[in-house]
Amino acid sequence: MKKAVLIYNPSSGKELASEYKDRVVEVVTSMQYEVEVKETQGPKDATRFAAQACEQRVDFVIGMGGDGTINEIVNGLAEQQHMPLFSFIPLGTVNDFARALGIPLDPEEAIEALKVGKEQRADIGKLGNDYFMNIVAIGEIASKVADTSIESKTRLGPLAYLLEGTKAILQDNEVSMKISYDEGEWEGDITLVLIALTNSVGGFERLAPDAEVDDGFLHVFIIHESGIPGFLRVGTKLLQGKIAEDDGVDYIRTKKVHIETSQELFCNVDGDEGTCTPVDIQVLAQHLRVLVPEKLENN
Ligand SMILES: Nc1ncnc2c1ncn2[C@@H]1O[C@H](COP(=O)(O)OP(=O)(O)OP(=O)(O)O)[C@@H](O)[C@H]1O
Repeated sequence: MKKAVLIYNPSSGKELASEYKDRVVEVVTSMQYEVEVKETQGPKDATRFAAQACEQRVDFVIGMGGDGTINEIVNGLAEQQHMPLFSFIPLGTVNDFARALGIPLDPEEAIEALKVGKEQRADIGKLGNDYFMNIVAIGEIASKVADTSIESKTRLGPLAYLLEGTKAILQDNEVSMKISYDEGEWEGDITLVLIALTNSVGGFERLAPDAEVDDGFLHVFIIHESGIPGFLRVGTKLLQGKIAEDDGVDYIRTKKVHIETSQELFCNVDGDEGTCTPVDIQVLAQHLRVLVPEKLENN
C-alpha cells in the first residue's frame, strides 16, 4: 500500500486543524494510502517531518496550516533525493501558494479536492540555504514590513510595502544596489526590489499577472522611483496589475540573481525576515510535484 504523511500545525487557522484532521485521513485513506499523522509542536517541526518523509520514501505528503507551515514543509522537501507528491489544506490568513496553485481556500473544499487532484509541477526559489514559494522583498521598506502586524500585511498585501515605502522615501532611505542576472547587470538607487515566483503576493493576485507557478523564472521588479507622487503612481499601476509598465519600475525575468547593496539589508522571505544582503537567489524550476484540483488547466 502507498504511504502518506499528514503534517499539521494545530495552532493554525483559529485552531481548526484538529477538526479537519480526521476528514483528511478519511479522504486520503479512500485514495488507497496508509496515512501517518504528525502534529507540529513548534518552529521547524514541519521541516523535519517533511525531510523524514523523503528519507522514508513516503509517496504523498499532505500539509495543513498557514503559509508559515507550508513554507516549513517545502523547506523539508526541497532538494531531497526522493520527492513525494505534495498537497496541502490552507488554514492561514493569506494562503498565497494555495491561490497561485488554484487550491480552494475553503479547507473543507480543499480536502474534498484531493480526490480529484492531478499532478502539477511548481517552481520554488532558493535564497542562501532557505527555500521560498512566493516572494523575496529587499529594501529598507522590506525589513520594516517584516515588523508590520500580520493583520495589516493581510489586509493590505503589497500595499503594506507601498505604505512603508512612502515613509521610507520621506526619510530619504534610498539604497544603491547592483543586480547581476542571467543576461546582464542593473545598477542604481532602489526603493524596493520584489522577486516573485507566483502571481499571488500578500493575498493580492496581480503583482505579477504573467507569472506561472511552473514557468521556471524569477520575476524581478526593481522599484527605483524615489518621489512620493511617482511612488503613488507605481501603487496605482500595481493595483491595475501593470506595475512592470511603469517608468519608475524595471522588470527582469531571470533564473538567478546576485544582489549587492551599499548597506546591509534584511531580505523579507515569504513575509518573514530572512538573511542579509549580499544574496544569491535562484529558481529551482518545476521542483515540487503538487496535487492540485483538475480545474487549474482551465484557469
Ligand atoms: N503546535 C504549535 N504551536 C504554536 N506554533 C506552532 C506549532 N507548530 C508550529 N508552529 C509555528 O507556527 C508558525 C505559524 O504557523 P502558520 O503560518 O501555519 O499559521 P498561521 O499563523 O495561522 O498562518 P498565517 O501566517 O497565514 O496567518 C509556523 O511557522 C510554526 O513554526
